[in-house]
Amino acid sequence: MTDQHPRPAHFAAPGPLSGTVRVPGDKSISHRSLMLSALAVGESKVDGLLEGEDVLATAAAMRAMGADIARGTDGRWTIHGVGVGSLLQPEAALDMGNSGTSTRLLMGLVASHPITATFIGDASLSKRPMGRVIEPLGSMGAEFTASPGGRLPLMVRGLAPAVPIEYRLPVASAQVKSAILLAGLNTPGITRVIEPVPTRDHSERMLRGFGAELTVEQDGGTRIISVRGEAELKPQHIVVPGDPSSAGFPVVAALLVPGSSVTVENVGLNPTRAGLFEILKAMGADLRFDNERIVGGEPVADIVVRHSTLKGIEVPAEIAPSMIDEFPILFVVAALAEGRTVTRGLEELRVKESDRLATMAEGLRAIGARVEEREDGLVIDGTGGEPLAGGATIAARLDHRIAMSFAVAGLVSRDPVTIDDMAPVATSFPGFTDMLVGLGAESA
Ligand SMILES: O=C(O)C1=C[C@@H](OP(=O)(O)O)[C@@H](O)[C@H](O)C1
Ligand SMILES: C=C(OP(=O)(O)O)C(=O)O
Repeated sequence: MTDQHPRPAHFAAPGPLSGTVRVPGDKSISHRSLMLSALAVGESKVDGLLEGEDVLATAAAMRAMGADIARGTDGRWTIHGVGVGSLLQPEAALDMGNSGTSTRLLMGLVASHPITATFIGDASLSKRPMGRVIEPLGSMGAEFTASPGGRLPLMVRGLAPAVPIEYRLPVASAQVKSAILLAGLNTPGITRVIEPVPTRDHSERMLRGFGAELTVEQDGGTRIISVRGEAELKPQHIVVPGDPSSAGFPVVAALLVPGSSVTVENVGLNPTRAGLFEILKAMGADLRFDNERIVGGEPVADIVVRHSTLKGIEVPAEIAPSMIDEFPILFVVAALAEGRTVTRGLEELRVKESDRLATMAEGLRAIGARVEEREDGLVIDGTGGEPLAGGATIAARLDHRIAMSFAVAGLVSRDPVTIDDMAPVATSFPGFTDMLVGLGAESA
């Protein structure tokens, strides 16, 4: 999984894109399905699981801690859980690959179990900050030995019983929130997270679905989430909707390539995730939601999108958490829109799989876009629909979303845009290239 051979590629659109596609299952929900099923007593079933490397890293880790996880020939996953409090000591280091979500959420699980686990990852993950979870989990009683700067490789020695805490999130992070809530599952009493800025709420929805006692109080914009520990989780049947973060790529490709008309079916549209589509509409996108329904407790729809003339926009900082992974592809939209797009409040993008502000600014400039990089966002002056120059090789820096964003940029560039390595795309979107080619793009 880690450190494969680089796979360079370039993409082009000889004509309009058209057709109906589905994207793989939601990555956040897939991770949580495996983790919570592994903590339930009995057999859970999961349909539509994302079979990407990040989620497979979570599956391997849960197996190493005692869960029995298997994939049926029909694509349905079955999980026999061990029960909250009964995770086993893993025998070897847990390889988290490229996945921040796996690492931070599993650190939470280990923190309140009487086990010790070592976490390792690839070059990208090994640069990402873990202090944000070490601090609260440490105050619950877990002990950590981390590499300098609170990074991987690191070892967690859990404490059982752990000490319940009330913790106000200093950064808007669903991963930190979830790590604490998961640690709270095996902690006597009430563990409470105060969230001044709402972030994706899949953990809350799913913990409730699995039978945990969890409440959410709203105090103005602030959310107070409380979970009662020593929980007993009941096995579930989960249907994972398509990932809105993955859907962003074909949606934007259709908006930018003249004459295109594309439908992306079965996309999860939880309001804490759907910010990109709101911003695209505000920029003038011809985009509609068809067949709106609820699947597995999450709102889902088919997105129907046509090529559109787009206008630059000031993206309000408050919307950032609901589209935090979509900024790389939004920056590509901005580079083709008419006028100026301003983004702010995006410091968190600097600690993702790569520094997404620096990597996008550098790559977009290399293919002819006008970009100013600020500490907390990018300012982009678009071409007004004219193709970008292209003709450069982009360093994807082990970041799947950078690789996919420049694949889409290549569709609207005069000269080829080469992505130095498409291999990381397998972390979140296996089948990405086939999907684009199926819509009429070319890839070599
Ligand atoms: O909880 C999750 O599943 C995720 C939370 C976000 O990270 P942060 O919590 O670091 O913002 C997001 O970027 C990541 O892709 C998935
Ligand atoms: C930031 C992401 O994931 P993670 O933090 O799980 O590596 C992402 O998928 O864009």
